[in-house]
Amino acid sequence: ADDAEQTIRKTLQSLQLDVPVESVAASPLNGLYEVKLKGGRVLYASADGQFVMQGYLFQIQDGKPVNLTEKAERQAIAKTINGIPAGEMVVYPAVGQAKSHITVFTDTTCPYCHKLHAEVPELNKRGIEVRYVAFPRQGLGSPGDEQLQAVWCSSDRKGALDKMIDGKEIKAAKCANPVSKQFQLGQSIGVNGTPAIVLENGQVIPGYQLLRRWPSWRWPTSNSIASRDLRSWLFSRPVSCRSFNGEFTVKPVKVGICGLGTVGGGTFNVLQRNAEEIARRAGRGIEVAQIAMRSQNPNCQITGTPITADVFEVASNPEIDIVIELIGGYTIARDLVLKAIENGKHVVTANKALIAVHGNEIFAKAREKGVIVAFEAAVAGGIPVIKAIREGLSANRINWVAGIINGTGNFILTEMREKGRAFPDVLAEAQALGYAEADPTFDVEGIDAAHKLTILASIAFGIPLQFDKAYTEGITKLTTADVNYAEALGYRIKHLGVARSTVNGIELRVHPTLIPADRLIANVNGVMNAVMVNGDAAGSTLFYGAGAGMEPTASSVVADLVDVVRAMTSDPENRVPHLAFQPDSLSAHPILPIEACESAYYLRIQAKDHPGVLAQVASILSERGINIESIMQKEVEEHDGLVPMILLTHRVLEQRMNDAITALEALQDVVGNVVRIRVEQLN
Ligand SMILES: NC(=O)c1ccc[n+]([C@@H]2O[C@H](COP(=O)([O-])OP(=O)(O)OC[C@H]3O[C@@H](n4cnc5c(N)ncnc54)[C@H](O)[C@@H]3O)[C@@H](O)[C@H]2O)c1
Ligand SMILES: N[C@@H](CCO)C(=O)O
Repeated sequence: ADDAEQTIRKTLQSLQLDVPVESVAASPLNGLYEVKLKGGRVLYASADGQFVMQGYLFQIQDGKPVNLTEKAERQAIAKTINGIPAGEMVVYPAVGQAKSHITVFTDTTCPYCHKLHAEVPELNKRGIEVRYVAFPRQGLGSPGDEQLQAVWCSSDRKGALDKMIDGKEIKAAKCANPVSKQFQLGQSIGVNGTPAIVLENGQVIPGYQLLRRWPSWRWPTSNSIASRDLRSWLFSRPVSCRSFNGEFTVKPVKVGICGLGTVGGGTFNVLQRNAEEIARRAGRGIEVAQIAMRSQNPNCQITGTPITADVFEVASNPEIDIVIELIGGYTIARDLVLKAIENGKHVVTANKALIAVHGNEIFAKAREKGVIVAFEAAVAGGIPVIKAIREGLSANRINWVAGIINGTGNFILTEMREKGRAFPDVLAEAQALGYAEADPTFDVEGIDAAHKLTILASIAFGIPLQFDKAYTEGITKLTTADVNYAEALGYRIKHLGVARSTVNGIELRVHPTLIPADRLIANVNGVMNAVMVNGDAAGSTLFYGAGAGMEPTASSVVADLVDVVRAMTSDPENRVPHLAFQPDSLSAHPILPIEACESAYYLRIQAKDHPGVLAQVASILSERGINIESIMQKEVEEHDGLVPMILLTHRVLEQRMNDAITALEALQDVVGNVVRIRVEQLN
């Protein structure tokens, strides 16, 4: 190894590289030596010194490539830069406690250095100390060199730098100064233009950066030393004053809206109204470049946006980066989304039916193509519950999720309970308000809630979407009598979706449910939705907000757009997975049939007013191991002479309860069907 070191040093000396070799050591790649140059940069050479390489050396560690070159260079550059004595720099300290610092190679004749300088007070306010070092980009003896020496020779360097950048003349006697030393130091770490920013960790960022990108600065590797030859990499003449805009060209992202109904119209309006705020968040403007619609939406004023009647035109429009699917349904919507993905476009959708039924296929295709399919608006309208579970609760093993996840149904139940309004009348109002699905039976029969619950269960437990296995029961058979008896027992009836992880499998069920009236979720009324999530670390959390409607839903659609815009330039492998868990880590934990689910029950039995009926009922239940929690027996109802008997039971398997109900209905004194409503304590 010593021989190799000597040989390599000799070869490099013969090349007359002006940057001294600091060390030569064997690299992890057999036969390859790592040469560290003064300042921090790294080369590679063969043992006989006949081959010299510059470029990145990656080592595969735990299946992932680790850039050894960049790692070594950053460490060494950080050491070099952070070792410059403070007295040799012009320092603009952070306001208050410094969080970090940047070292900026500057030239007062460079306009982009002026731009950066204007942002220094804001950086300081954000806790970033700015340390200037001199880098006369056109070389020693250039006008920049003269100006920089004048600054460094001033008694008040900061004041002199500010003045110089302001175009004012400054006078300073010549003095011994570090300008040429800093110029050489800059070259030794690869600086060849101004401004050049070196982060605390040694990362060198060439060119002017937009302040708003701080602290997540990224720049493409194509800008790296890898694309240049060895000599030009080491000795490229520093002449440029530049703005770095390769990746940050602030062109708006173009989106196409498919379907301009309730949600499409809301999305268009929110994008127009809050355009500036949204662009500040996304980092780029979001421009609606095309709309596919069948008819005008009176709530929208469209001027200048191209319109088509064909949604597939949007999916094939080369200008469009993101397709927003808001037409609803499973058939055309599926074809549209798959087409958009095929064409490399990201997709935002509010379509829970589509995701619940075809999501597995859609996400697989999206993964293959490296695009994002975002669907926050598909569950609970304006509540960002997908993001909360997928990202905010990612530390937790989730035990259960329970939610009021259909706005129309909750609106109907609330109006019926509070105002005694008739079911069809309230449903018609929900439709007029734009809450209901195209086919409102989806709302009132629990299908829409089951779509949403399917999605929630997948992201909560890391299982594939399995809508066909969800148990669904609607609100159409609920009677005012049961609503009132529930109230008398201290409960409220809500149409609830429950997904629970048990040792045997996952319960996935939507049905009317008695909830203790003092729970927050029992008091979620009207079109509002609420989703409770119980995790092993966070405990129970509750997410509340408008579950349907034009702008609440648009809020989620636009939030997804912002997320997609932020993530679209990122490595697809490093994005948040569609279903929260990595696709190859989804679990095969089965969905339980309803008979294998467990819950407590409310039972209403209509019995003849004969002695001993209660004893018979109690014995049927106890024979099956079903514990009664409470019994309420009402007066004989005058018109039919029947006694309503209301029972609350402890938790029991549904199968066992089915068996008990069959036996109860077979009793001579029991008339008609036994009403059964499940009870959840949600604690
Ligand atoms: N309304 C809500 O509160 C709400 C909330 C969350 C999610 N969603 C979902 O959002 C989607 C849209 O719902 P909406 O309430 O806006 O429905 P909507 O009926 O008001 O709007 C759908 C629009 O798409 C148009 N359309 C349908 N097929 C089309 C096609 N092939 N080409 C062009 N235009 C077409 C229709 O003409 C209509 O204007 C659905 O998937 C729905 O489940 C709705
Ligand atoms: N029809 C749905 C729209 C929101 O998904 C509801 O009423 O909740």
